[in-house]
Order: sequence, then C-alpha cells, then structure tokens
Amino acid sequence: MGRLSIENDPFACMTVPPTNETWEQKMARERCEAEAQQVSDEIDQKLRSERAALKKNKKSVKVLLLGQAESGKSTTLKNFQLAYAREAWQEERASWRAVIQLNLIRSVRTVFDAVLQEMSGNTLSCDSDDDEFANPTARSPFQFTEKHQLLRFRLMPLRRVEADLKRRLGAASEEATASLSPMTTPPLEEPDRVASPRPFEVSVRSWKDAFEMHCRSPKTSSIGHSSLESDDATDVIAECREDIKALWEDHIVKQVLKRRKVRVEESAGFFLNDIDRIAVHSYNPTDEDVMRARLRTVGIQEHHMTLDEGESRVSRPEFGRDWIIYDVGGCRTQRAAWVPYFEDVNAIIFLAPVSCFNERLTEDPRVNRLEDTFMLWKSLASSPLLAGVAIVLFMNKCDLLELKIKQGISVKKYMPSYGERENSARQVLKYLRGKFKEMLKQHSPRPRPFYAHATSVVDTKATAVTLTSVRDAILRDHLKEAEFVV
Ligand SMILES: Nc1nc2c(ncn2[C@@H]2O[C@H](COP(=O)(O)OP(=O)(O)OP(=O)(O)O)[C@@H](O)[C@H]2O)c(=O)[nH]1
Ligand SMILES: [Mg+2]
Repeated sequence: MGRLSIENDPFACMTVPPTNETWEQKMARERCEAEAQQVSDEIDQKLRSERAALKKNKKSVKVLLLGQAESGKSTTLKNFQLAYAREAWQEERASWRAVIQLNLIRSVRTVFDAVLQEMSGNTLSCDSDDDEFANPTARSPFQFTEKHQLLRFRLMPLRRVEADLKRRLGAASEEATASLSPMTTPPLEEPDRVASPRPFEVSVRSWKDAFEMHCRSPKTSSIGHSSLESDDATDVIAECREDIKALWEDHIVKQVLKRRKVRVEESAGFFLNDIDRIAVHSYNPTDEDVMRARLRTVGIQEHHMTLDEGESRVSRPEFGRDWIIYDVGGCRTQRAAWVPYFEDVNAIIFLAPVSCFNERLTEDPRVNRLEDTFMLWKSLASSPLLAGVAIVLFMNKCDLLELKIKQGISVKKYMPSYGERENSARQVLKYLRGKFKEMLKQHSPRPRPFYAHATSVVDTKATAVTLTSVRDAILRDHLKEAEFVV
C-alpha cells in the first residue's frame, strides 16, 4: 500500500490551511486547533485513568464450592471448566481415563462382593434402611454354577490393576471410611476452634497437581497417561471385557444384587453399562464420562479461570474477570480446613444432594445425609464471617431423586417432617426449597437474598444455563460491593 499524501488522503486535504488565509484567520485557526487538541488530550487522559481504575477495581471473584462429600462440588467445578476454561479442559480430559478405569473396577468389586457374600451364606445386614426387606436371615436361594467360580478366577487380575491405579492416583482414590472420623465431629467446626493458618491446607491449582504430588512414576509422563498410549491397566481391562460383561449381565447376579439391595447403578462413578466403549485400548473419555467420574477431593484445590462479564457486557476477553474457584473435600474430617477461606470469599455455591434423603454418611453411618446437609447449611448461614457473602444453593442430584421416587421410596419415612405431602420429586423440591430458605432467613446474622437452583450437574447443557445465571448474580453482588468500596 502506498503512503498517504495530501493528494490521495481525503482527510488530510480537509485539514490543510487554506492558501489565501490572512494572518488573523491563521491565528484564529491555530487557537481552535490548540483548544481541540487540549480537549482530545483530556479525553485520552480520562480514558487512560478510567482503564487503570477499572483494572485496579477489577478484583478477582472468589467462589467457594461447599457441601458434604459426594454432593457434586467437583462436578460443578468441572462444569465451570467445560464452559469457561475449555482449553485446559481438553488438555486434562484424557487424564481422567485412569480414574474412570478405577471407577469401573470398583463397580465390578461391589458386584463381586455381593456375590461372594451370598455364596458364603452370609446373612443380609439388618441395618438397612430399605422398605421391603425380605427375610434377612434366610439362606441364599440361588444356585451358583461353575461359571461364577470361573468368572471369579478370570477377573482376579483386576485386583492388581486396582491396587496399581490406587497407587497412581493417591489418597483421592480412596473414599473416606467411618474409622477415619471421630463420631463426635460436628458438621462444621466453629471458626474459633480452628487452629490458624489453614490447618489441613493442601492448596493446589488443579486436581492434576494434586495427583502429581502422589503419582509421578518413571513410566508415566503425567497422571493417568494423558496420552492415549496403552498401559497395563488398559490392557488388562480390555482382556477382561467379555468376563465383566458376563458378570454384569448374569441372571443370578442380577437377582443377588436385587436381594441384597445393592444399587450399584446409582453409585458414584458407575460405568458398567458402558463397558463395550470403555474396556478398549483406544478408549478416550468423553465430556460426559468425566462428569460422571468419581474422585474424592482431598484438601482445598484452587482453580483460576476467566469468565466474561455476562448480561449487558460484550463477551470479549478484555472484558473478562479472573475468577478463583475453591473446590474442597466435603467429608466431616476435611471441613475444618474450609474456615480460613471464609474471610475474603465473594460467594458460596452450596451443594445439597437432595436424593440422599435415605442415605447415611460414609464417615459416620449414624447420621442421615440430608440431616447433615441441613446442619451444614445452618452453620454456614449463621456464620458471622459469612454474613455479607452470597450463598447460592444447588439442590443437586435431582435426576437421582426422580429415580428414587419412581422406585416408590417414601420420603416421609426418612424425613417425618415431610408429612402427608405428595411423594413426588416436584413436591419434595418445593418442600426442601422452603426449608432451606426459612433456615437462611432465621439464622443469617443480617438479611440476604436466597438464590436456589434445582440441578443435576452431570447434565452439562442444563448446568451451563444455571452457571450463566449464577455468574450474573454473583457479579451483580460483586460489582455492587466494588461500587460501594469506591
Ligand atoms: N446422577 C448424578 N450424579 C451426580 C450428580 N452430581 C454429582 N454426581 C456424581 O456424584 C459423584 C460425586 O460427585 P463429586 O463432584 O465428586 O462430589 P464432591 O462433592 O466433590 O465430593 P468430595 O470431593 O468427596 O467432597 C460423581 O461420580 C459425580 O459424577 C448429579 O446431579 N446426578
Ligand atoms: Mg470433590
């Protein structure tokens, strides 16, 4: 492209002084130009300082994901990553293969444990919460065959693979056990009883960092073989594919699970129905697989991402704001570590798994899971440290709630306060929403809005919509606060 000259630049010729200009006209024109320049300089200066102020005031938004173990905190975080940190998500997705393989083996083990119990004539536990409990002390009515013994023998290599995967994935791969937690541990320790600073803190940027602390081995370049090369676990699982299928589809095994009320398909990290797709050498996890994968969070994990400013703002990176999302371990022994993070947090997303009305805490089987969630909600609502913090409630696992209601499980039986209301998911949600709202109102040190969403965070499409509205609500609060501070 040629250089612009007066001849070919239409704007330049407009600003060239007229050739017949008098001395007075020249003075007047130069005065006007100087004034215009001054105005322009002032505007530039104002824009520069506004931009600097905006940058200074553009504090990170800090969000804590709270709730009991297996409530869906990490799954919510995964939804944030899928929506707002797509590149990192893509990079990490393959690394979930090892977790999914371990989840799959866990389910095989759960099925086998039930079969072995039945084979060895162990009576059913009378401690069950279930309704139609058919003669728990009766001898097993099933005729096991050579096929079952053979499957047991042929699936033995999975034990070695399970141990290997656990070693690679570290503490997160083990669920909390009852013995880990003293029976007296409250739902959330009071702040003044917590030693500071950050007593059990394991602060890492991502779940991947957490793994890497444990599982760098000479054979693996990163956890879980992020490349799709084959490894021992993948080979063994692929070799066992037909036997796993035979076990899962076996008529007697199905009846054993039914008799023993082992609802393995409702448990976290269930992949047995996807065995043909997963137990192959070329397996690469899908987004949905990663959402359904179960890996316990240990300590506090810190995740950074840039979220656009939402609503009326133009969705461009320069309008983005840094968000720091803290994902925490939810079992009772981990909760004391949350408190130091309350101090400078902007919002809390609280996960209440509404389907767990008939379940008990793994770490303290005396406690009903929904009861524990209520106690936790009350502790957070009444905490003076959180008085000015927005709490967004996710009534999560609505899909599992629907399933249980369809199976005819009575909510009233486990939650007598539910009374004579209709046993439907819609009514249960309405009732619980009212209960959470009332508790917030009653225990909050000062009035604050109640934000609640009914969610199934394994459903990424629906959750993306929820997260947009949560983002906007949190930003509105955050901006209001920033304006107040300025
Ligand atoms: N069906 C269904 N499963 C869910 C839902 N939310 C979470 N899950 C599954 O439940 C399991 C536990 O979820 P996580 O997100 O790991 O739970 P967490 O709250 O992070 O648990 P901790 O890290 O132990 O505190 C995972 O396998 C999820 O895929 C849901 O809405 N519906
Ligand atoms: Mg977690």
